[in-house]
Amino acid sequence: MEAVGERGNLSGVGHILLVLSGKGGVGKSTISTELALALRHVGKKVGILDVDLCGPSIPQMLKVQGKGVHQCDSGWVPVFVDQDKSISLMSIGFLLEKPDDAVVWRGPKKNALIKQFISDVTWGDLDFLIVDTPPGTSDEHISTVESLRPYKPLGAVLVTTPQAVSVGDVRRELTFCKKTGLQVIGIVENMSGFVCPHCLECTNLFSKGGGEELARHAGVPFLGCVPLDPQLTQSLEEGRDFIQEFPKSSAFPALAHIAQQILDRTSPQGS
Ligand SMILES: Nc1ncnc2c1ncn2[C@@H]1O[C@H](COP(=O)(O)OP(=O)(O)OP(=O)(O)O)[C@@H](O)[C@H]1O
Repeated sequence: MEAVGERGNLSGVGHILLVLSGKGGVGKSTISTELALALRHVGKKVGILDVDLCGPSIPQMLKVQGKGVHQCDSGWVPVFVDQDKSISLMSIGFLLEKPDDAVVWRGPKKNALIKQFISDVTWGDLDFLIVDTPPGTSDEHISTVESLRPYKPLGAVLVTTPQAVSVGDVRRELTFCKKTGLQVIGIVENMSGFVCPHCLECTNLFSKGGGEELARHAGVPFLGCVPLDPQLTQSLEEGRDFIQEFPKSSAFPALAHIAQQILDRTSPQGS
């Protein structure tokens, strides 16, 4: 990996959103990916910065794994997901020799790469830059926030599942946002019930409503619930555009609603 230097910048980026969760596996990368697709669906240009260095799953979710980033005079060019270049992605997944290579790095090396991602990637004009983070509140989060803050005010989208333990972890994320001055755009409750594709009855496999209750209690916006949806799992595995292909699925209206909430809350009138 070659350092490019302090050339790229974020001056053309409208809003930066960090997607956070206290726990692994609650659907952070899923929400980051689907929000990007849902925002593109309404005409927005979106970049995704995948700083989940040890588990970069977004290249596969968008079917661009194995692609290479290249360099131009002004820095690293992200990978474009579609022909009209409305979604671009930068991930450590593109810098590994083999997609399954493990990143076994100590904190300082990870922090250095995050800083480089932030200073050197030439994003161009974007309405939103979505930053998918690792679970928890680690060095990588502090590094990400400190490196991004000089460019723009930062918003946070917190993802939880309905169970108490995950919701408890989000409480710690809220404290992190407060301490680091991130504006909480809102909480998303993911895996919130399972809608049977045959009879359309919703079964709450886990409990339901924890995310909404936590948002009310903490005085932050609740953006919505995304149900467990087998078509969404399949789309992510196959790198298909769920928003485009499955508008009748149970998760589609939920994701579209959350994207609209984000648009409302980041518009000059909404903020
Ligand atoms: N609402 C949903 N419906 C169906 N499948 C889902 C949903 N949300 C997430 N998944 C599936 O759950 C798995 C974990 O999701 P994801 O990788 O987004 O979690 P994560 O929080 O980013 O994990 P990590 O902490 O490891 O980065 C994925 O296989 C994804 O396809």
